[in-house]
Amino acid sequence: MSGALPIAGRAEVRRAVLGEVRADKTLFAGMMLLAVLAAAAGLVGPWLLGGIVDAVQRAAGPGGGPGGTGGGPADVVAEVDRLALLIVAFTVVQAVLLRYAAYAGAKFGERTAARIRERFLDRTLALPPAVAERVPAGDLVARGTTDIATVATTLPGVVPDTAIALVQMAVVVVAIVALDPVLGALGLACLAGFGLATRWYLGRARPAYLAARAANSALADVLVTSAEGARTVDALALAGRRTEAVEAAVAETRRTSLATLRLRTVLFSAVEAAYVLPLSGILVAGAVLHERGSVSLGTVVAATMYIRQLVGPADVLLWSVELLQNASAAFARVEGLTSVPPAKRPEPADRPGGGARPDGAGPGGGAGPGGSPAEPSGDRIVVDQAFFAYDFGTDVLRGVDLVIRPGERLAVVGPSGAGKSTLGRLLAGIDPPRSGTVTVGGVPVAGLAPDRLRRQVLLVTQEQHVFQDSLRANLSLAAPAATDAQLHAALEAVGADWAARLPGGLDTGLGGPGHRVDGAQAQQISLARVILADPHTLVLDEATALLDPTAARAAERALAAVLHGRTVIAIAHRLHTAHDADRIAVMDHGRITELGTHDALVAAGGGYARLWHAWHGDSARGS
Ligand SMILES: Nc1ncnc2c1ncn2[C@@H]1O[C@H](COP(=O)(O)OP(=O)(O)OP(=O)(O)O)[C@@H](O)[C@H]1O
Repeated sequence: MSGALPIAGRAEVRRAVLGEVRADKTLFAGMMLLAVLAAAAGLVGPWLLGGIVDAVQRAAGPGGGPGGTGGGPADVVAEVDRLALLIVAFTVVQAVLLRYAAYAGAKFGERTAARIRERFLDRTLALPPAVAERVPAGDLVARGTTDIATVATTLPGVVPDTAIALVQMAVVVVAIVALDPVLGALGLACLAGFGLATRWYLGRARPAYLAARAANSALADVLVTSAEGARTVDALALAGRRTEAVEAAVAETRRTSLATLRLRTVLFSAVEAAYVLPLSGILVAGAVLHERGSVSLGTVVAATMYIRQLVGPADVLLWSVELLQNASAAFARVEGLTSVPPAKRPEPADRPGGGARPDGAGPGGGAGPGGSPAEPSGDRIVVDQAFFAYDFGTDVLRGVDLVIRPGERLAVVGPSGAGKSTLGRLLAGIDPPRSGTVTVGGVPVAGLAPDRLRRQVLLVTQEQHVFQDSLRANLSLAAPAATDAQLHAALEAVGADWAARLPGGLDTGLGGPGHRVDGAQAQQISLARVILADPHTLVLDEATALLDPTAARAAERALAAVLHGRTVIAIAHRLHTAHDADRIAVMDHGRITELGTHDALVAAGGGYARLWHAWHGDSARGS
């Protein structure tokens, strides 16, 4: 997969929309029923108006039409009054029905928008770590904010309005055809012109709106990365280059937005013509037909009113089509997350490379009663012929075999890109191997539930995230049931004396308006979490590399407290860490090429010996 997240195709969007309708079908059906009733109530007014015209015409001379009764002038006035009252009554009924249809529609829209938001959040959280790390930050941010907001603000208004407008138009056209087929044909011509213009627009709108949204994402990405890298930008005097990148992104956003605007201007003019022409047509044709005596004046009036009635829903529909294009492009981007397979925490039975024996024993087995993953028996970590590739690319681990003895210190060294960090992720259960197995106590590490995994193996990296929350909440992440005494003990063990001086103690807010946490303190919080999680094995990947030397020494002291009594696998980017380890695994091109103690490897004169001499200088020979 490329860096960008996928975008859902038309068919997937259609399926998702139908799924939303099905999810709330009673409410949707209720809204449609109310819309039909409102449209039917709206038909009565023009028909009765035609009746008034015919009654008045009949009183003046021969003729007939809907509602006509004949009789003297007093009768005609009474008849007109009766019809006028009925028109008012039906107008009120239509308004009430429309109000409830709109209410049901808004409710449907809000509930649907809430479901879409929740699903997006679930899917974002389920993104495999490897995908989440590679996705441009701006793309995910734009999908989770502007795209979702577009869908959520459009749905409650536009979906019901569109449905109601479609129903009204269909009902009105049926009414005109029933009134008079010739006049009905003109009404249909109105719809056909409208349909043609919309079709022309829809063929071009999706790519144009997708391009506009992609440009918007790219702009967000440039802005986010410029803000995140502000210090680097300042240090390297890159402000000019970043400004150029922002200007280019703004220009692209403007260009793509103008392209959608051009489409809209053509559509609006074409549709305007599509319903003005039939209106003039119906007046001309109506006059001719009335002259010939084939239709009453009342029928012509009613048909003209019906055609006029098409304008309102057609306007709504036109506006909705425009908004829906924009929203459906946004929805396609939100739904695009569906095609990313969620991070899989495989059960022992379905691990690639198998190993799951029917009896549940063996390196890949370990299913407990009822199919749930078994509790690991022992702390031994075994990597057996592990292969791994990021995003279906080429293998970056190619048949790694390794047995880590409980309590040992193992250093993993090797050139950049050898696969050290990747092996660390597999050992900590963050990613499962593509084939082969990585087990702890006979159970696949990546198959363990998070709370169990935390007690087995933990990865400690240079990224120490402190959440904008209380110190207690930040620490309890690792051990939700920990007591205050345990939290204090963990802080003390990592030398976090500052925590005892916080005004609100464990309830002090960190970050934002609360206590400002510096890099060393963040590291201590992270190490205190490790103590609280209490895993038997730690995988350290450059845990202190980013801190300044003074802080690093303090952090290393804290780290020593954390490491005490645990198995440690240290991804060693500096060889002195390796020198102190019980054993050293040398990695190259995704394989372990050497494994042994420092002295044995130096004596063997292989790759490690060469790295050691190159790094340490000849004076270190034989050390
Ligand atoms: N998230 C990722 N997506 C795709 N490829 C990745 C990802 N992370 C690492 N790689 C690739 O996998 C290979 C192994 O990377 P890895 O980080 O495991 O090596 P390393 O030995 O730890 O290197 P370094 O010492 O530079 O950190 C490299 O070719 C790297 O480009």
